[in-house]
This record gives sequence, C-alpha cells and structure tokens, in this order.
Amino acid sequence: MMRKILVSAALFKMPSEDILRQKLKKKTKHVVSTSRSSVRTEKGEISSEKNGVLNRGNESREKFKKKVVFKGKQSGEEVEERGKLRTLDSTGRKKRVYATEGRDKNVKLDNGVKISKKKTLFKNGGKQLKDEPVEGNNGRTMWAPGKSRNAGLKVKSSTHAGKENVVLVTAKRKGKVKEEGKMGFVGADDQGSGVLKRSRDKKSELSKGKSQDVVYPTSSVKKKARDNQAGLDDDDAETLDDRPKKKKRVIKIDPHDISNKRLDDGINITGSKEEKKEKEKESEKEPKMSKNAHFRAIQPSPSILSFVEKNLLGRRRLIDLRRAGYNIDLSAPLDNIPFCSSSEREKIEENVFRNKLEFFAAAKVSSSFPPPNLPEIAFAGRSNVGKSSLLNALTRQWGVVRTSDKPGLTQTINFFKLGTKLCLVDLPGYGFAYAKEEVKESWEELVKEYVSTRVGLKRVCLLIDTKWGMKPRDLELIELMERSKTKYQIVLTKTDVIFPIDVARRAMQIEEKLLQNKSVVKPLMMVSSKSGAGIRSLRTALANITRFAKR
Ligand SMILES: Nc1nc2c(ncn2[C@@H]2O[C@H](COP(=O)(O)OP(=O)(O)OP(=O)(O)O)[C@@H](O)[C@H]2O)c(=O)[nH]1
Ligand SMILES: [Mg+2]
Repeated sequence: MMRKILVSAALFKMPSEDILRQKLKKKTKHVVSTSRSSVRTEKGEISSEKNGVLNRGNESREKFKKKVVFKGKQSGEEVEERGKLRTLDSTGRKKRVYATEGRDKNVKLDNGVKISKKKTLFKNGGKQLKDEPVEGNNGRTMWAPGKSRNAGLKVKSSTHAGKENVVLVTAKRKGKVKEEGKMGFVGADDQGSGVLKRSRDKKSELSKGKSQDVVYPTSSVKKKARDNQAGLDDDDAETLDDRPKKKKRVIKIDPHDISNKRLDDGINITGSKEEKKEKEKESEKEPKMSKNAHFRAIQPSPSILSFVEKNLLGRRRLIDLRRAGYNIDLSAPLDNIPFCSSSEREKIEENVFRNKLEFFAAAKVSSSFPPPNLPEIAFAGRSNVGKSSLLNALTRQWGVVRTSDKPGLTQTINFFKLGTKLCLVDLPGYGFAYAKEEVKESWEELVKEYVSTRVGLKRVCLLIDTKWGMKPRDLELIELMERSKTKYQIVLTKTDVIFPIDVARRAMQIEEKLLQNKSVVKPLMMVSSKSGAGIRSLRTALANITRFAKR
C-alpha cells in the first residue's frame, strides 16, 4: 500500500512524456525476455526458462519479470501454478512441450556452448563411446553413457519406445573436450514420451545452475572414443592426445643450388661477364614477332582477295554456297555452274577434261618412264597434300586415281591419259610418309629426275597445303625447277578448311616469296577438291597449255 502511494506520488511529479517512455521501456523488455527461451545473465550465470518465466541470478529482477510477463493480472505464485499446468493437464497427459523451443533451437549456454538438436544423436554412434570418463587435453572429462555402447542405435530406439535418452550437449569450438557432464545420460522413465523426457531432463540439468559443459561430437572426440573402444584406457587416450603432431616438412634452401631456378633469375651460370653482356644485349632488342603474328600481318593484294571471293574459296557455310546458286547436294558443288536449273551437274566447260581418264603407266625408276608422246602436266607436292584428289576433281572421275588419308599412298610415278591430247602425271609425295627412309629418298630422287629431265613436261603443279604453307622440301624442289627451267605453278589445296582471309594471306605470302623466281607461272591457283572451289579456274589454266603446246 505504502509502495503504491509512493509510486503514485512519484508519478505525479513526473511529466507525462517521461511516464509514457518508461512504460514503453517496460513493454520492450517484456517482449525481449519472453521471446528467448533462455539467455545468459549479465554475470555470466546460466538462466533458464521455468514455467514461461526467466530465472535470473537477481531475485528482484525475477519478480519484476514475472509481473511484466503476466501484466500483473496474476501473482507470481499463480504464474508458477499455471506453468506447471501447462506441462501436465488435468488428465495427466503432456499436452504441451514447452521446452521444445530449447530443444529445437540452439540453446546458448555458458562459455558460448550450444545445445544443438542435430548433435544430440550420433549418426553412426554405435560402439563409439565408453562409460568411463575420457580425459581431454585440458583435463576435462567427457562422460559417455555406459549403456549406450551402441549409442546411435539405442538413442534411436529410445525416442520411439521411451526407454532411454541421450542428451549430447555440444561445444561450440571443435575438438574441445569439456568438463564432466558434457554428455548427460538420462535413464528410463515410465512417464511421458521420449521427447518430453529428454526436454525436461535437459531443462532440469540446466536449471541446476551447474556449469553444464557440453561435448561436441567432433571428429577428435569420436576418434578418441574409437580408440577407447579399441581397448585403450583413459591414460592411453591422454597419451594419444599428447602424441606428437605430424612433423612439418622443413625445406632447406641451398643458396648454391640452381637446379630449381630460372636461368634469368640473376644467377651467373656461365660465370663469364661477356656472355652476360651478350644476353643483356639480346634482351634489349625488340621481341621477335611470332610466326603466327607475322602471318596475321600479311595484307593480301586486291587481285588475290577478289579471286578468293569470286571462287568462294575458304571455309564457307553451306547456306552461303546455296545463296550463290550452287547445288550443295553435289559432291563438289562449287565445280558446278551457279544457278544451274538442272539437278544434274553441268558439263565440264573445258573439252579436254571431258575425256576419259586412263591409267597407262607407272614408274619406280626413270628407265620405266613411258615415251613422251603427249604433253604432260605433273602434280607434285608433299605427301597427303591432295595430288591424287585434285586429278579426280579436275576430271570429275572419282576413283580413277586412288586417294588415302594416310600419307604415302602414291609410291610410283603414275601416268594417266586424258584423251589423245594430254597426259596427267601423279607423282609420289615427299616429306612425311608411312614408308622407310630409303624408299622415301628414292621417291624424292625419282621426282627430282622427272621434273628436271622429262621431255614433254609442260607444267608442274606444285601443290601446297593452304593451312601449312610452304616447307623446306617444297623450296628445294622449286630451286631444282628453277635451275632446270621447268615451268611450275603453285596450287594451294584444301582451302575449304581455313577462313577465306587466311587463304588470301597464304597466297600473298607465297607470291611474295617467289617474286624473284623466273619459272613460276602466275597466277597462283587456289582450289578445294572437296567443295570444288577454284577447280574451274585451274581447268581453264591447264587447258590453255594443250592449246598452245607444240607436239
Ligand atoms: N578437306 C579437304 N580434304 C582434301 C582435299 N583434297 C584432298 N583431301 C584429303 O586429303 C587426303 C589426301 O589426299 P590424296 O589425294 O591421297 O593426297 P596425295 O597428295 O595424293 O597423297 P600421297 O599419295 O600420299 O602423296 C585424303 O584424305 C583426301 O580426302 C581438299 O581439297 N579438302
Ligand atoms: Mg596420291
């Protein structure tokens, strides 16, 4: 009564705004306190929820809290009574499990310890734990339930049958073994379900106010438990814990060892100053352009670019070829006349190439060469460059000359009659081929002899793969033909595999290289036996030979 009077007297003195503020403060405190299942007190003591009210170390605060929670409608005793009724109703059945919050959520305890629902059960905890206390690093002990040697299984069954429950309290920090009571083993109880029992047990443990330390079933703890299971006693566990950690590999660096150092790390390997200076000079020079960069820098001449476009050379989409009017269903569509209405391939534009292609002689040595009765056009080049394929493409007689993707198929000089006016000669390739070195050398010698001495040889088509360009062996043959004054024409093959601009660049590169050569016939030709691009142009160029050739 006196208190009320005092309070009301104090209120009269307070300005209305202050009263409102105070009320608001109280309300917010209430909300915060009720929303938590358990909190840590300012003094670090464990506080736990009891009957919906927070127990704190400070008694006066507790009373205050109780009043706030129930807005003064009921006294503290009533609240307690009510709290009990909440857990057990009149029939004695557990309707509400008010500790579920504490069970479900991670309940923060002293020393930053958490109770985690997930950690309460071992996943495969069978035979992992021993009932003896296990000494940790810091002298703390872990209690493992004696009955639950097959802990995981028993816990599982207990949740359903209500026989026993294991509450594993977890340490926040991994590997830290906490003091006694880390793992609470709760015996069987007839009353209530397993869930309720566990929660209530947990609560009772907490409310005792003991610093209930917790075990986190970390890998180290599990390992220890496993070791125990293997027959080690506690001391062994201790000694195991104290066993020396894996030694770190110490890498000794020998200052004189240069085996693992880059040569330009400043170590003077040669020792001579002159060499060092030379190296410095070299590094001062401008960095060399890569071959690829050189190639990309080539500017093709307008005539080459227009030739590439006119003949649709280079890698093209089929739709582009169709738009250009070619029948893409044909094996070599670009060899056809564009915008041809007939589904059949049009006749070859050059009469001489309409003749039947006939093989009539093969030579492994020069003495086996047939008599030079007809003007001859020979096809030379590295192995697999596409010589035999080009012969077929020019005559459109696929299969007369054998081809293969394996380099070195043509091993003799093969002579083909094309009517009565022209002879086409397929030469064996040079360079890489699946053949013995001596055999390859003999081919090369034969080819060289043929191109330099053959009477009636009107032109050598020197085939060069557009992708790879000219190689030293090609240059060797060119030199020979220059010396023997044999007319030769460069033909770039397989243009369908690279971009049109690169075809043009390659053509430009070779033209520049052979600028001073006298026996080379211009223009440089570009073809694709596959798409037929450039074939018609080559036909025209070769047909002119027969026109002006003197027998
Ligand atoms: N993509 C593409 N492949 C081609 C072209 N020409 C030939 N080929 C392929 O290149 C491979 C070699 O062709 P061949 O005609 O046998 O070459 P070769 O120069 O006669 O070879 P050797 O007789 O070994 O000297 C074959 O798989 C052909 O299909 C072409 O224009 N484009
Ligand atoms: Mg061949």
